[in-house]
Amino acid sequence: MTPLLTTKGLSRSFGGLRAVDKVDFTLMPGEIRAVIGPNGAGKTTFVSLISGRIQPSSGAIVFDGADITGLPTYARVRRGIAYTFQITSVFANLSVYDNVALPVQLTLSDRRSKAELRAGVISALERTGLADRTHMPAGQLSYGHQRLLEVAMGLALKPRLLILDEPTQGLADSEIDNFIELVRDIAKSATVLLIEHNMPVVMQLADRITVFNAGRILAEGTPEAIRENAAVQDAYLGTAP
Ligand SMILES: Nc1ncnc2c1ncn2[C@@H]1O[C@H](COP(=O)(O)OP(=O)(O)OP(=O)(O)O)[C@@H](O)[C@H]1O
Repeated sequence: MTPLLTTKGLSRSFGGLRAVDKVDFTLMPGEIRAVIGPNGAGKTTFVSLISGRIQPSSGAIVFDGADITGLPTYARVRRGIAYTFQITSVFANLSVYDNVALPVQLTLSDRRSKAELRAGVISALERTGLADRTHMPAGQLSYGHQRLLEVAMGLALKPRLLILDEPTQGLADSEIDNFIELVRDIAKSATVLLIEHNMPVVMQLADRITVFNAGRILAEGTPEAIRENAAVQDAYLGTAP
């Protein structure tokens, strides 16, 4: 099987700090991959390089067989890479519906088709459990629901790769089970790359886990292998004897 995404020697420095340091990474189609690691390990910088939000200092990114290293974000979106929008990109004064309508519009074959637009928006809102909040201004949603709105906006792009950066942050425990089901549903039609600090969520969802530490990949494997990896326990889980 051909990988959906690979990075080769991917690096990004900020001044003297190597936030991402010569990372070789492979993601297979259909996977749910979790990226974990201590604060400052380089996880957000790594996925920002993949989405095109920031440019690498060196190295290459290949998506679906094509080198996308030099492509701007919108061109990557068009190829099927969606990165859950930062909360600041939820338009607080627009309704939940209109926030999702913006990305749906990018995917329409006929931009004037109101019916197609509505179907796309409702589908993304139903999948994320926000359908009963359609007309609320997004700014009035709880923080957790704003995170779900970001997921809906990402889903609306019908991505092949959906990158979720700490999506459960701010969700209540009762909402986390629904979120786990949502990601499983998303994974039927897309590959998922998930940065997540909530270890029970990671352990339940991930097919494989990549552990970052100090800008590098410290370990990679199944949830069981990662749980038992002594270096990971030492660096991250803090449970080494
Ligand atoms: N724009 C920037 N300018 C300068 N330094 C940065 C910038 N973005 C990130 N860094 C630094 O790069 C390192 C990696 O940061 P990054 O946000 O990628 O880590 P992270 O693993 O996502 O952390 P967290 O789990 O806290 O979100 C950190 O030391 C951070 O301070």
